[in-house]
Amino acid sequence: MDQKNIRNFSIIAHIDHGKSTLADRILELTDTVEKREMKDQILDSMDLERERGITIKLNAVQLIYHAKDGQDYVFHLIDTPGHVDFSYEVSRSLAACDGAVLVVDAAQGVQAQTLANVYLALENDLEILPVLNKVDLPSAQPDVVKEEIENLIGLDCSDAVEISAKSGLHVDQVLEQIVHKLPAPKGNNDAPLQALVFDSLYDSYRGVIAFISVKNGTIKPKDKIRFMATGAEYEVIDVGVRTPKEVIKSELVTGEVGWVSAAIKNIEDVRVGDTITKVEQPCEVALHGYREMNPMVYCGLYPVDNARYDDLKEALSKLKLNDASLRFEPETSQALGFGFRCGFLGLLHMDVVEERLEREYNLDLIATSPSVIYHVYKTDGTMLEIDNPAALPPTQNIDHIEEPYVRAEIMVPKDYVGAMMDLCQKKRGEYIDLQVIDDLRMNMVYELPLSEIIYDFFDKMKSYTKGYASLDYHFSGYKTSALVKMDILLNGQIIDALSTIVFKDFAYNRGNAMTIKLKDIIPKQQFEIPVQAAIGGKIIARTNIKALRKNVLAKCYGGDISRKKKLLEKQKEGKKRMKKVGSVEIPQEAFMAVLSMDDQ
Ligand SMILES: Nc1nc2c(ncn2[C@@H]2O[C@H](COP(=O)(O)OP(=O)(O)OP(=O)(O)O)[C@@H](O)[C@H]2O)c(=O)[nH]1
Repeated sequence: MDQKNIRNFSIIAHIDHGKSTLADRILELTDTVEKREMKDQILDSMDLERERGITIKLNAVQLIYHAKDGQDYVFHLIDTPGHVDFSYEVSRSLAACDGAVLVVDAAQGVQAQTLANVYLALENDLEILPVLNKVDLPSAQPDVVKEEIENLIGLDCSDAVEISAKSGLHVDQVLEQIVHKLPAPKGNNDAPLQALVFDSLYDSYRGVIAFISVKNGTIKPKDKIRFMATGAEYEVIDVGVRTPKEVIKSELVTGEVGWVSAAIKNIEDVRVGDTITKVEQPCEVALHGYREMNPMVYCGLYPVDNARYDDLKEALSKLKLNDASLRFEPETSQALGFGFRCGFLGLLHMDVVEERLEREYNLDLIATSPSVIYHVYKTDGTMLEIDNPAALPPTQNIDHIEEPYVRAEIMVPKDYVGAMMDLCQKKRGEYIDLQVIDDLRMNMVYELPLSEIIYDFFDKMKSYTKGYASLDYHFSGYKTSALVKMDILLNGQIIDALSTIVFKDFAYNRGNAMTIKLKDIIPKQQFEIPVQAAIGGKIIARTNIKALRKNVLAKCYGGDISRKKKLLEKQKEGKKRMKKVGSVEIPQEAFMAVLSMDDQ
């Protein structure tokens, strides 16, 4: 295949604007997937993605397009996630491309993530092809949205195709534009191998599979390769592409996007963002990796069954291969035993990782309430970075605490500006700016504490604006805040995994709300359990969980032992995601109670 007939591109869009649906249509039109195999959102291969209807992982497929000029073109299509938590995955897939198809919902117009993704594409020097989707909707206003794209992004929309990814209308024109408007890869096939590792996964039979974009040179079986950052060397066993089925090829040439397997058993040898070259004829410099993303949210993950600590450790290492932004290190909790402190890009990311660990690795986990990283300045002049409230030094040793702030840009219809300002104020936001986008919409700029954003800001924003607002945010710096640690006591005992760091003025309300919530969540047990919230040893809220004597065996009058066993097993089943702390059984929801509380 001639290099000038290759096109490597991504589809970028705000969440729900129709990327995955457009990808489905493109796969259909290029006969990549036979009709009988076609199911909706075929690139969303994880069960989790299908169930939630969102794209989490990027996915790369090769397809052949017979263009109207009579030639065949090889497309490598890389699907990307749209949620703000996964922008890291987006920037990785973009580094493997030369162009991007920008999908904008013709009824909703440009949204916060549309802009964020366009900036990422521009950072990677990609050619951008705007496309207007959902023109079948009665509320679609393609002309208005085109003008918006021209004004806000500066992209020429005179040729922008108006499509319905759902019905397939005009999708063929998008394919033609990909051929004529997006560039072919630039590399040199005769140069030394330079391949970017943009993703990887662990296969229990074949070891680590690396997904690569070949920027220069070629790679084939028996080649001796070196991972430039880690120095690890291997002999290639197989190379190939996904269509989306795995297809083995004799070699991958410059411009191709595919996978390489080399019996790599050591997970640490492969890093996403690294460059692969050949041992015998190495390239001089590594390719640009990507911006390292730092986790913003931390929580503890503990196996319900302590004996499965090593399994959890192995599962995290394997998952990290496929999720480069995940961080973890061992930690212990008095209440929960041995586990790991894990870092995530956001709450959705945290949720997804936890669920993947449970499903793909068959683990039962307890996750503690999420926390941001605080900078704690001690009276002795030193500074500690604390991502676990339980690790906060005693109050008398603390001079002051700083917390991370983000600069949030919220695009919102004019009618909801007042409501959003109200929400930002409640969440300790500082007003920065209010810009007019057009006759209907405004862009609000606020600085907000990250800890307030990660909790329920997203959901609240949706309900305050009937779903019409969109949000993008970036870390902006650390600021001093009046923060205190709030402990929770069950049965008179501090449960370290339930401690949180809260804004002082909110402490009484949160303490109250938290104890009431815990009272509802923790099942009644054989004895009365006092639930208390305390700050620095002072109790600020208290309630009781009444005792209950529930004997599941009461109904079986002696005799039938198998029935007794069944009942006991059933009861055990129900307890799966509970952890016995001292004499109290605490269910998983208790650790997340802090997320779903109303302060008012
Ligand atoms: N009416 C109409 N609905 C569409 C069209 N394209 C997509 N949709 C619907 O819009 C919703 C979102 O589409 P997706 O393709 O999942 O959106 P996405 O951008 O891939 O979303 P993420 O993968 O979560 O980032 C789905 O319910 C689609 O059926 C269209 O052309 N017309």
